[in-house]
Amino acid sequence: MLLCDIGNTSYHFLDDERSFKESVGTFNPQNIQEKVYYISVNHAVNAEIANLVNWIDISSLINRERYYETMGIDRIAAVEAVENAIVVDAGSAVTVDAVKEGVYMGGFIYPGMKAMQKSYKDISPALDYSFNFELNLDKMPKNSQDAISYGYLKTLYTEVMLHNLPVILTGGDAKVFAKIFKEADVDERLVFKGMKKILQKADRC
Ligand SMILES: Nc1ncnc2c1ncn2[C@@H]1O[C@H](COP(=O)(O)OP(=O)(O)O)[C@@H](O)[C@H]1O
Ligand SMILES: CC(C)(COP(=O)(O)O)[C@@H](O)C(=O)NCCC(=O)O
Ligand SMILES: [K+]
Repeated sequence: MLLCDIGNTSYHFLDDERSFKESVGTFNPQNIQEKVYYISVNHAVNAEIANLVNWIDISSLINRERYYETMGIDRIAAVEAVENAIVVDAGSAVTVDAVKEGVYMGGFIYPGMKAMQKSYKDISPALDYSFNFELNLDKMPKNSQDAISYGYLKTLYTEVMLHNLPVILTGGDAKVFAKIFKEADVDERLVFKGMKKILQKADRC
């Protein structure tokens, strides 16, 4: 079975056990001939694949009663995969969603690392650094690179840890953020786990 999670930067495919990514900027979905079950938060790509009969949008299979109407389908799929965790999906945006004993508690949206680095750079060339993921979050910074790194990362870290839930990291930047969330599990296929559960519940696989 071919699954695809389409975000604002990547098509993320799972072909049975093989996972691979294509850029939304260059990949042509018409290159896929076989049936592909997908979810997408990418409005431009949605328009492109609307008429491709082999691309099957599974979002209509989800019981959305416990979610809010405009909630990203990628976030819903990740939440469907967990019982008791706080999911940090680090991609174009960083999304954080808390699930306690199977109950969705809510979540928030934070700028992705690439977007945030650009934001700092656009303020001033003096802030043109890549984030230092090795920094000590227990010490107030005394250099410019750590000043922006701490500003971006400590805020997110503190908020996530407040919820006292096991942290699961997913998304393209999961491995980088794992340097900050040292206790986290990294599961780059979490969204696919949720998609499979959605298909099973709807008896579609
Ligand atoms: N211009 C960009 N904007 C956002 N992410 C980018 C960009 N260029 C490269 N990336 C990288 O692409 C990945 C986006 O995360 P991913 O979860 O794959 O995508 P999506 O947000 O589409 O789900 C990250 O590793 C990020 O660092
Ligand atoms: C926040 C997102 C853009 C994250 O998408 P991604 O980083 O995977 O590209 C996506 O979950 C989305 O479009 N959400 C809709 C708004 C909401 O969830 O409230
Ligand atoms: K994301």
